Amino acid sequence: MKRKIAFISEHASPLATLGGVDSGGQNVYVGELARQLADIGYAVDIFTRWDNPNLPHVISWLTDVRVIHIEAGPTEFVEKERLFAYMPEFARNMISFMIQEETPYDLVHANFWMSGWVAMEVKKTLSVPFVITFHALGAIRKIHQGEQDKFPAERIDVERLIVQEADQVLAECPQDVDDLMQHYDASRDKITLVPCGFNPNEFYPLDRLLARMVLNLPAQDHIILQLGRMVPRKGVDNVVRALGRMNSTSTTVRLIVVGGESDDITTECNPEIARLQGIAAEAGVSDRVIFAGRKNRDMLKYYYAAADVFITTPWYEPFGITPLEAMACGTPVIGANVGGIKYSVVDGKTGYLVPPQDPDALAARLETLLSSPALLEEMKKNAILRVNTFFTWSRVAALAGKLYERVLQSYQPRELQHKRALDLVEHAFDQAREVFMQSKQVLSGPILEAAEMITEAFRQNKKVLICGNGGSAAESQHLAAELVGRFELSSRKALPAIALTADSSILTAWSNDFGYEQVFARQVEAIGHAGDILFCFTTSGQSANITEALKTALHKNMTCITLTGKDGGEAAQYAHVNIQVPSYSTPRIQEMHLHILHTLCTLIETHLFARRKRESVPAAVLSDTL
Ligand SMILES: O=C(CO)[C@@H](O)[C@H](O)[C@H](O)[C@H](O)COP(=O)(O)O
Ligand SMILES: [Zn+2]
Repeated sequence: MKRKIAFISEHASPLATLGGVDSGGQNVYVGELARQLADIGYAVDIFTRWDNPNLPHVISWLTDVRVIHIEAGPTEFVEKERLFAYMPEFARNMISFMIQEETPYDLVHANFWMSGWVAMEVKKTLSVPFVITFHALGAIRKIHQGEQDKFPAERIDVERLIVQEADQVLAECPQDVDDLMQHYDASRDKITLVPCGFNPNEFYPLDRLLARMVLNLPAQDHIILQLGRMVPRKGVDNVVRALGRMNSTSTTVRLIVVGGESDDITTECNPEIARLQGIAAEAGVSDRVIFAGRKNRDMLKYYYAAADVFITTPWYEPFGITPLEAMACGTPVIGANVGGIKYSVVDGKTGYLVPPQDPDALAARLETLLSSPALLEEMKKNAILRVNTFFTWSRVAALAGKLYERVLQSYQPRELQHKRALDLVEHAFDQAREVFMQSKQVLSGPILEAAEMITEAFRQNKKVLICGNGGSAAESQHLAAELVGRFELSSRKALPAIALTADSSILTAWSNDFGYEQVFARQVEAIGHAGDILFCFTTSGQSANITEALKTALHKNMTCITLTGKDGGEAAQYAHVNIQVPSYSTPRIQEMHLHILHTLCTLIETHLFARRKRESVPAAVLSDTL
């Protein structure tokens, strides 16, 4: 079955690009990525705010791509800066749509911070994992826009929370990776670099003269192009000023500015154009700046191809799709050395990078490029190759698809994780109960026998040497402590027991100099006497240092007691009494060993100090004799 992905793009619908109008990068991103994902086998639903009453609730846009309009606030255009208040309603309505779907969604891909907020709600309610492409980060925007930033103050905190809750964050360029880590404390492994792309069927090299003919532009002049949204941060004024700073050449240099609030380029409709016209007049270049207004998307390739150089010098740019489109049409780019532009444009190869808001630097690079047809030609080739290798939407979709699979593979919804954890806990209890019950059946005899042997040894003034590895080393010390100290009696005589695991100097020296196998045997040889007990804890019965110790003990006529499990191993063969827990699970065997250790202590204390009352007997009435 196809993976079903829910895109959320609360303010940017892919349908906005259908009218031919070049809307923001996010509309293009969402539409193109969905289209390409469908091509490689995903089913994508794009959830976007219902902002036009003439549109139906659900539109089957392409094969396997639907656009779902979600009611949230008035069914009309609302500036994105005022949309956050409607996101709870968006989340509620989106969740009820998702619940009613026959096939469940596998993953949510949120776009922009408000969609990220919705994605968190969806994850909380339906346990669907989510990834996010922020497209722009509030913290970075704040640095550059300051007071002009009209988004709600909580944006940055919400983004920070999203970074924590998201299963993966898609960064669009290396700068985005750095920003996420530096301003949002994102860990590097939460971030995957997935750039933006362009569509090679839409943007491809065209003959320059033909393009100029189509647009009715002069064939002989140098043409530089600025294309994109007309907002101050895009630095269009910088390009106008640079034109004024260029040294005059025999060929006329013209700047074409494409973009604006509407197709109508009157200044009443476009206050930004009015401002730029003022700057052009100041710079003395009014006659060489052409404001072309907003253009249909299918016309953009002619503008890119008609230009000798494409310019984009914003103050900052999360990614910037226009440089890709220009390069795809074979036009070198001079871009600001910021954000995604410094990733897509390779300085000196596919164009140049310049500081933003520096018209002199831009003018100098323009002069270099326009004066060298050979350089322009080489950069053109490099540009076409670079964008077609790294930045097609199909490659972007392949990267995104890989990322989705990675997230889905590692994702276990919280409920499932909890259920699995609970199962594990209950299973451990059940297993332990089982081992206890079976041990009761088969171990009571050997336990009594071992207790008798130890008691008798103590009566003969003999001692107990105890050993084991790992957890069993801890039990060895545990048993020694109970015997030397006291167990259930409030006071009694000390019993001679030594854990052979406790002297780190002996252990390290002997294992370091002669090998680990003899560490216990050596100690048995040193302090063991005939009649003493060697008490070994080993779950497998196969630890060589234990079997060596047993052999030495037998040699010295000591009594050997083993606490084992599994099949008893080699150790069982050397034991006078082997208490073999009927289980093959090391931890369950160890737990049983601890229980048996305590039972042995109870028995030994009872045998040796039968007249003493447990716990309640005051120390003063107890004598120090056996
Ligand atoms: O506590 C545990 C496992 O629960 C471990 O430390 C475990 O005791 C060690 O792996 C031992 O080396 C196992 O030795 P043995 O019980 O097979 O003689
Ligand atoms: Zn353990």
